[in-house]
Amino acid sequence: MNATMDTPDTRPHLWARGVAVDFTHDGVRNRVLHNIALDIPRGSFVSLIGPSGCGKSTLLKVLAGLLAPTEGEVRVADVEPGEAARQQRIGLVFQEATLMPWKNALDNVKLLMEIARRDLNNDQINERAMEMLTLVGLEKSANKLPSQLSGGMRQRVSIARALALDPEVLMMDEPFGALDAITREEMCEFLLEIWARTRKTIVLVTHSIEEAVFLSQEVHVMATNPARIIETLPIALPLPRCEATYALPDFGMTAGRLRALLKHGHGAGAAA
Ligand SMILES: Nc1ncnc2c1ncn2[C@@H]1O[C@H](COP(=O)(O)OP(=O)(O)OP(=O)(O)O)[C@@H](O)[C@H]1O
Repeated sequence: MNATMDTPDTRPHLWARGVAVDFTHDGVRNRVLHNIALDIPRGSFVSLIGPSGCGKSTLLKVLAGLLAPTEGEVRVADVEPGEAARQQRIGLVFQEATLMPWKNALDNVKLLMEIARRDLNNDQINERAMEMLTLVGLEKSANKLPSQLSGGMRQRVSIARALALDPEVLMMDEPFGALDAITREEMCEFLLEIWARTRKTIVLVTHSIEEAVFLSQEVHVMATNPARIIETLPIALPLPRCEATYALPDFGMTAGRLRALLKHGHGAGAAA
């Protein structure tokens, strides 16, 4: 079925059914992910949260086509994730910005385009890279090396680099994990602005309850041993969200509910 202007596409942008991942070490097979089912709507912002080591990054790798599941099926825009990745429909951002230290911000943003967009000439690549740096508020820092940028600025460059290929889905694994608390909050507000402007589907792995509640429309809560999704929590906080959002009674209540779910999923242990 094709969606038209009259019939909006309501199919999930990403979905997973019966996904399991086993890792074998010294001949011993260990089930890391168990029977994962997920539906992620197009244009939504969703988070995966769960205790350390429960398999969040492994699930993100499966969704990104970096790891084939042992069992189950995954689709990104109706194709297998590996194919979606080859078609440059998936952008990735990791905890470390992984920028080339000898290249300035502009050249780092150009890097993937130079490899993947042979249809664009140098001027076009330059123009698009500047556009992306402007989108992330770094147009004045285009000539700076990564060592001359703060951690938050480096992460903005890596987001610009991922967006330069115009992916449909942005997948982020603890992108602000290495930043201090205030920079982290600023980056969350910045990320929501980017999401509002680009309307990409964003999938975020995080340990932070506050980050998940502030950013997401839906939070998938994972439990451990083996990792599974124990609940999908809709976040009904109004958009746009800003510093005042943290003070809303609904914010505190939702964060409390998420904390309780994480504690439950973690057994007797503490939440994130
Ligand atoms: N390539 C691998 N080979 C064997 N075991 C692995 C591999 N990758 C991950 N694991 C194991 O799978 C489990 C889940 O790891 P994963 O990194 O997905 O968890 P996580 O929830 O993202 O953790 P954290 O929050 O600490 O980053 C861990 O026990 C980890 O040791």
